[in-house]
Amino acid sequence: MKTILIIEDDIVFSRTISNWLVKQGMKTQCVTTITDARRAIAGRAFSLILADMRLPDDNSLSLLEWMREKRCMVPVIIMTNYGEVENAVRAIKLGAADYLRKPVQPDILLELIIGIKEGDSGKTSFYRGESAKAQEMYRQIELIACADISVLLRGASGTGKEHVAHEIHERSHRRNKPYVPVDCGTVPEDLAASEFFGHLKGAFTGAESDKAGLFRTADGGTLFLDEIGNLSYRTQVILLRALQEKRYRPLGDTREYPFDIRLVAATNENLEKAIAEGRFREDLFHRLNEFTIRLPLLAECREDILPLADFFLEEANAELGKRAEGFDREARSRLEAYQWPGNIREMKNTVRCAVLLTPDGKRVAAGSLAFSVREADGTGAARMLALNDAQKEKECIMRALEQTGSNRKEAAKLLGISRSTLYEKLRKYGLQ
Ligand SMILES: Nc1ncnc2c1ncn2[C@@H]1O[C@H](COP(=O)(O)OP(=O)(O)OP(=O)(O)O)[C@@H](O)[C@H]1O
Repeated sequence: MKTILIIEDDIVFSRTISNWLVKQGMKTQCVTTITDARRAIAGRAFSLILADMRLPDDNSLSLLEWMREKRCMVPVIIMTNYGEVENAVRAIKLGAADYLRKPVQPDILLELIIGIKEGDSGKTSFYRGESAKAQEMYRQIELIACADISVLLRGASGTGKEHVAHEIHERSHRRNKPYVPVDCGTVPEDLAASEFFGHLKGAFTGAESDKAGLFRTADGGTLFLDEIGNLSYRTQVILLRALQEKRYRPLGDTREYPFDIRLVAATNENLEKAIAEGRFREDLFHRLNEFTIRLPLLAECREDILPLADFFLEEANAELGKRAEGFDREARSRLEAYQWPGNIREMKNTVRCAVLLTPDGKRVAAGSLAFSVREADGTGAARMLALNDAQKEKECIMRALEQTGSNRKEAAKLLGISRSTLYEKLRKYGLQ
């Protein structure tokens, strides 16, 4: 079902259009200002936005600019008055899908809406924080994105380092070139040279064909080295040599090749400590760390908690084919009060699970939120809650298996956990 956001300060006209769209089988939400529109877009997935050109607090051109900045791809149809053609042209240049002259003819509007592909459902894949700490982080991203210096992203697990790495790439002049992420923890030491620099056929036993390494694949673009603290010492040495000499040599090749790569690295480890303990090379650290961006904990971004929960609820609804209608009051205050030690990842998984447990058309209740950690006070009540959470987790897993016809790979994906974690939990709950 298509969900349409109507941004119109003429209440009568807005209701008329809304009622008519509902009769055509669509869902609508009406707002009267650009400020409310931004809030609605950040928290919910819309199929289409129908916006009046002039609103009391701003005009729709600024909304289009904001959407472009957020990479929000929801198609927008602008409604203009007679004599506003120039603005309509600007709107199209800013990415509006089309414009309609007022008074709007319902059949023409319907034709336009039907013409929009379901795939354009327009959900932004990322929420952009509005809290002071998140804003500061985005300001830094903006600052360094085009500077082509190497960036080290530091932050606890689940704070969104991979998201920021991608954002830096997208905002840089390399955006049309490859973005290549690599989890350094998965690069085996004896294959590291071949992984990074590639090899020629026959370079070693088992090299049955030529292979391009990550340096070649990422050439011209961005190489994202995730979990950099997991690189073995030997791998650090070969990487450092290539970075210093600005050239690399594939295994079995006699030639060396220059490369043009922007490096973004991430870690949740204390690298200074690793250096002091001789586990991480200081010279490599400096090469990778021409600029540091620290990602805030979710607990430090209190204003983002509820909008982010709404965002994940809509995402889960869309992906799981569910219709949870927001959170009830107690659920909202529990979401706000919780410390979120697992940060954004934990929030995403908690909300996803709660949506699975919530009957369609109902609000998510506090009881469906299975937080991973309790503010342990050692009392029986705390232990009871922990027990409830285990029951909720079990129920969640059973629902996910039901939903996917017992396909464990799909169920793990739905739950936002790895397959091995799912197997572990199946064993724990005797669900095998
Ligand atoms: N701004 C955001 N909007 C929506 N989802 C987000 C956002 N930031 C992170 N996520 C989601 O949260 C999860 C964790 O993010 P990510 O993998 O980037 O964290 P991380 O800091 O790299 O974690 P780790 O250090 O454990 O690898 C992912 O599922 C990601 O899609």
